[in-house]
Amino acid sequence: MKKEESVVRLTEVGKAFEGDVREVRALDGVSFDVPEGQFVALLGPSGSGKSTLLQLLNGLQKPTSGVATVLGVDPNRSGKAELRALRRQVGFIFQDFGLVGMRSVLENVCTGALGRLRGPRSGLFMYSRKLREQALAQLDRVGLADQAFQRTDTLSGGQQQRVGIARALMQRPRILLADEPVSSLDPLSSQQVMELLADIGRTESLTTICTLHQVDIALTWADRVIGLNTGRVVLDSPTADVRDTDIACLYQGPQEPAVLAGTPS
Ligand SMILES: Nc1ncnc2c1ncn2[C@@H]1O[C@H](COP(=O)(O)OP(=O)(O)OP(=O)(O)O)[C@@H](O)[C@H]1O
Repeated sequence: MKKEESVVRLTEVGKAFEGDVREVRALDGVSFDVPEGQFVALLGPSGSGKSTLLQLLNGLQKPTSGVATVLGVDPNRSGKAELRALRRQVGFIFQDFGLVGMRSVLENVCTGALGRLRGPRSGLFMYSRKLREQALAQLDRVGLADQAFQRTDTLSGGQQQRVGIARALMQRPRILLADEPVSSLDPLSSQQVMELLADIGRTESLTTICTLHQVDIALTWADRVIGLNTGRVVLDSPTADVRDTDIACLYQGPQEPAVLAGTPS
């Protein structure tokens, strides 16, 4: 990627899914650019296309129209090796943490490096000492070095999400995609996790795109808010300029994705 290029660029991106009785446009003419280091909150009602958009940036979904590039690469037109190389640079934070509860915290963090290792690993001591030290440093970064050897399922939800962040950082990503990272957390843990994401983004110039249902949290921590409704961008603004009426408009109006013309309703 050339220095001046956007980290993420979407041009008139559309995504349609075949449903049981009809086809829906999960995304419809979505265009925006995200520069390096920006923290973007993706807001919108349920079914507005937020998760589909994240999956598309991770190469898990292909657009049915338009072009999406990530770090200058179009996942839709990449070969397997190029897609693998791209995915290594894109860390993913899951709503349900995506950790193996019966394994230690440190081992879960080590798995974040699997994309840059050859062959499978099972058990903490299958990872090199250097890698375990890197994982410990990431745990220290998220404030959990003291819990490194605990079973992961003994940690609170907020702590587990911080383990998920440490694991993603082991990839040495350039982008973090977070799908509702605080939806199962209490208010204090939610703020702590978001503060951590914002801090990591700022200090490491990491571009972060985060879907959220909590408007107040988005407005507290994100640099920019992009709002989707029925697969379309209806709000795209620096956080400081977002007005209450913008938020009200975002959550008003039709909440069902558009039915494609010519398909039965
Ligand atoms: N694999 C799929 N097959 C069929 N339809 C899908 C698929 N994935 C998403 N959709 C549909 O696309 C639309 C957008 O879904 P998406 O999950 O992206 O919304 P969302 O904004 O993330 O919702 P939520 O906030 O509830 O997670 C919805 O109507 C959904 O039912």
